[in-house]
Amino acid sequence: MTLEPGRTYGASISYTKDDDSKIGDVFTVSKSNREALKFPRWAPSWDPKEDHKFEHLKPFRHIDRGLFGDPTFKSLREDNKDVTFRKVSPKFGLEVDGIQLSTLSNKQKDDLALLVETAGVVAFRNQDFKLQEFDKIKDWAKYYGPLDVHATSGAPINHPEFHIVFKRSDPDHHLKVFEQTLNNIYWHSDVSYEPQPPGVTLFAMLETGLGGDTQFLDSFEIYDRLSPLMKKKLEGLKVLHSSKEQAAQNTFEGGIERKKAVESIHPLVRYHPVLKRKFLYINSVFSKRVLGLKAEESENLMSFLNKHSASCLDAHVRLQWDENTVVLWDNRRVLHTGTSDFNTTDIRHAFRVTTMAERPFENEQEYENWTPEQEEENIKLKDHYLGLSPAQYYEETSNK
Ligand SMILES: O=C(O)CCC(=O)C(=O)O
Ligand SMILES: [Fe+2]
Repeated sequence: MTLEPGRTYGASISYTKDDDSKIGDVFTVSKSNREALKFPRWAPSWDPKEDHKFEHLKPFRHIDRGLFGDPTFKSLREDNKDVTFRKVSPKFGLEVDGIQLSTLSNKQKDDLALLVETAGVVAFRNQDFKLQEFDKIKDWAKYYGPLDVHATSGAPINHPEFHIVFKRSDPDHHLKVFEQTLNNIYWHSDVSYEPQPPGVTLFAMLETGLGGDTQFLDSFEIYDRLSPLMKKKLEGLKVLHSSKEQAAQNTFEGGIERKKAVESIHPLVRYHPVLKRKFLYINSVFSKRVLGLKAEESENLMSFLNKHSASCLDAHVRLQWDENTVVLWDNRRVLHTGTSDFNTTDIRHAFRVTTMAERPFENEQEYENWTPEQEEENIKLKDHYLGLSPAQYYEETSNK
């Protein structure tokens, strides 16, 4: 990994030394950048008082609201006369208009969870979330699970549960993105290194010019395309997901770290407890190696799977933003990437609220048998497994 001044890691989300302006003790973007914003209260900030203030979530039992959803989505369709549902592709992605997310009842929110899980990603037009109080938006989202506090990204002051994506109106800053790379496509699943990574994820646009579509891949379809023999070979494999590089880039830039870097071991093939289907759970940003393989074996397998995903543009949609669009996706079963094709002088400003879900499971049985106590024990064994040689790993795990 190369550490470079001003290089934003993935999207424009991290602290950079350019952000040398302060409000009191809190770092934020420069006054002129703030004043240029349509929604200055959403400017990204990094509060030194939050440095190492947060812990990664302890194991918790996730009750997915999608389990209570009605597969006809009646409450969303019938209570709103003017609602329109438009498929973006036959199996994946949906656009909805005529529903105001911020006003939904709990019953409707259950249907919404199932809708997002079933479609994978849903764009809701004409939304008013960005005008709501921060606490109201957080309360709305908490219905789906505890909120992630991102270790390093910008957030509104005193509300670290929001993750701000911000591209300033500065051609020089933007051009740095392409100084060292040919493109800025980075297929990932948000914070997959967390022990219980996100499910329902909400991304709301505040301000944008043309471009900057977010692109999504359907990991069910990516898994289903594999041959039966390949599926069989992948069964039981475990992958290390890590935030260490993200943390290192942040430390290099002098940003705050709200919580320590974290590593988790997740199954390569993951089971969706609501949809009861398997999908490929690996991404090119946070997945680091396959346990029990030698370095080149792991690199080649991961490279094959990541290339397979990235080239499946026939299992893919890209959603165009406007300033009142909110997109919800199921961060388990989709990969996504930003698209850095904006005009360099345009501002792009958005926020994400990320709700945490179940510990990734390989199959239904693991899901049914899981307990938080057992998970505490597994977490204690993590470093042990990470330290084993391929031969030792095989010896210890081949009968399990
Ligand atoms: O800006 C986008 O379209 C996506 C950003 C993103 O994936 C992220 O912040 O994790
Ligand atoms: Fe993301």
